[in-house]
Amino acid sequence: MLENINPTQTGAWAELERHFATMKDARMTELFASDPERFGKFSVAFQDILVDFSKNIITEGTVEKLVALAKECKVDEAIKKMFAGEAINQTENRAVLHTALRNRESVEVKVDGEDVMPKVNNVLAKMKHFADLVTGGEWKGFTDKPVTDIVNIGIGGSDLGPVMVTEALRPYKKENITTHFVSNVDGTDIAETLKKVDPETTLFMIASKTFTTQETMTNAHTAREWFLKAAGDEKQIAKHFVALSTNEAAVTDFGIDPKNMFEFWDWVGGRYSLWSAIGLSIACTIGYDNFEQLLDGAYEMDKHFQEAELGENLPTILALLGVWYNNFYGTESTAILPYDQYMHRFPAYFQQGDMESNGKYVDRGGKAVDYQTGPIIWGEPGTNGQHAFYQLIHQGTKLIPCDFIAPAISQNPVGDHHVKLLANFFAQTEALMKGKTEAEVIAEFEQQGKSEDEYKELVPFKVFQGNRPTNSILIKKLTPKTLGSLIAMYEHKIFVQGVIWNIFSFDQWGVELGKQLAKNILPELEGDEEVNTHDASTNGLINAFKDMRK
Ligand SMILES: O=P(O)(O)OC[C@H]1O[C@@H](O)[C@H](O)[C@@H](O)[C@@H]1O
Repeated sequence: MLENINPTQTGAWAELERHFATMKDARMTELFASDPERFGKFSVAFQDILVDFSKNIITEGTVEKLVALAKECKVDEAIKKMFAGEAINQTENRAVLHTALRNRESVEVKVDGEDVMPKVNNVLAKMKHFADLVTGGEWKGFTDKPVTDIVNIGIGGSDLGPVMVTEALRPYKKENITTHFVSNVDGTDIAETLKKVDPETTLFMIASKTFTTQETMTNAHTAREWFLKAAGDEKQIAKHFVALSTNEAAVTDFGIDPKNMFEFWDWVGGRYSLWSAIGLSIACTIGYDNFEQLLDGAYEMDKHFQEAELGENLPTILALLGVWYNNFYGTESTAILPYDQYMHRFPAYFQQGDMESNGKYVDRGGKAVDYQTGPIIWGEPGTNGQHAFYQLIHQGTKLIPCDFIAPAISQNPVGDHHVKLLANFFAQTEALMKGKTEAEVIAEFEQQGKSEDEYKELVPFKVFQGNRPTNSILIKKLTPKTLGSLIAMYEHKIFVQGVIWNIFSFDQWGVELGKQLAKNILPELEGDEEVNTHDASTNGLINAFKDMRK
């Protein structure tokens, strides 16, 4: 059980409020000018990852007070409880053990008195065997041809993780395998995918923790019909369909042989499941050895998270900086900006990871909170974002803390692309911090030989206030291992924030209402009768929809 501690009632919070009053007009440029050691003090190197958080509106005192808040909110105890398999997902009475899936030294982890590691390792061994057959061209379809295409059918956590990782690690892709992802219940998604593949050489992975999700089951049935039209025999399903799930009964009902089921357990949250059997599409795309490297990288970060002092602890530091802006500066969103094309789905992945985990207004005591919880997460790869939405980050009225992520070594060292990319990466965080003063704008005009009359009206538009906070996360190279560490770092950041905000980060009741109402509406969309069971807007829209289809 995690304790019910209102963070705003702690001594550290009151301290932070007082401290904020002294910090709200602080300028980062002055903080840098007054402390030549600032970069060293506010950056942490972890293996091939360097996290520089010196471009934040903080002093050493800020960090001390934030760490005191983490301590008062019992973050250290919460970390121990999570790793030990306590049922910290209290509203579902479940342990939270995605960390056991990458517990590479197989240290015992007990759930209800049973060590889960033997079954974790059994599934990993089964995944390895299967992935080796697929990538080795030995898994054959109903006409005895090797599999060339995988279609992963899943949504949310059963889609975003594998999509993000297979995209991020595309340079490690096996040449003989092409992987596709179908998630949306919009028929276009599956229809367009099926146009690209051949039933004789396609393997479908039905990825669903519950095996009841409407979108996934609808797409899975469509895939099954499409396949049977070509194969003509239900016995062939075994060669072309596997299930990644916790629900054996539903898998069997669907017609998938349980021996083609890769199991995981209710203590793996959907948005934390890429390390489990849900990662089979990853293992079959980049090879099992690379999948194992991904687990290794996450494991290294797990150890750091458990062992490093809170003030030196990367996930905790990032979490505390987020709390500082969210709860004291009143920021509403955080941008994740990878300067790596392969990481283009990384922001979307953590949009689910963070917003589904910490988008809660009820605290651990069941009461509505009177402070802000999870931020809005968004982002796009640099430099595309620079030419789209950075205007607002630089000169808008909203303060948006940003995480900039870039590899030092490119997977595609073509010409001078990478140094140009990285020049932008460094320039943006510098510009966001320094801004441009009125005097600098005027000096620039004068250098161009412009007279005061020519420039004076333009000056205010060209001033940048600066003082906009960023974290820079520089990684040596985007490898399976560094990616694993990076993902685990963000996962644990979300965890620490949830502990401090006194909410339950591992349930997602907020997605249920829409599902229930859609179930009620579905039968009403059949037939011609006018619908009048809802509010006027919903009735009006449903009836207009029916009219349009007449
Ligand atoms: O894997 P399943 O059971 O099909 O669930 C998919 C997704 O379903 C959504 O409803 C949940 O909000 C996500 O957390 C989950 O990942």
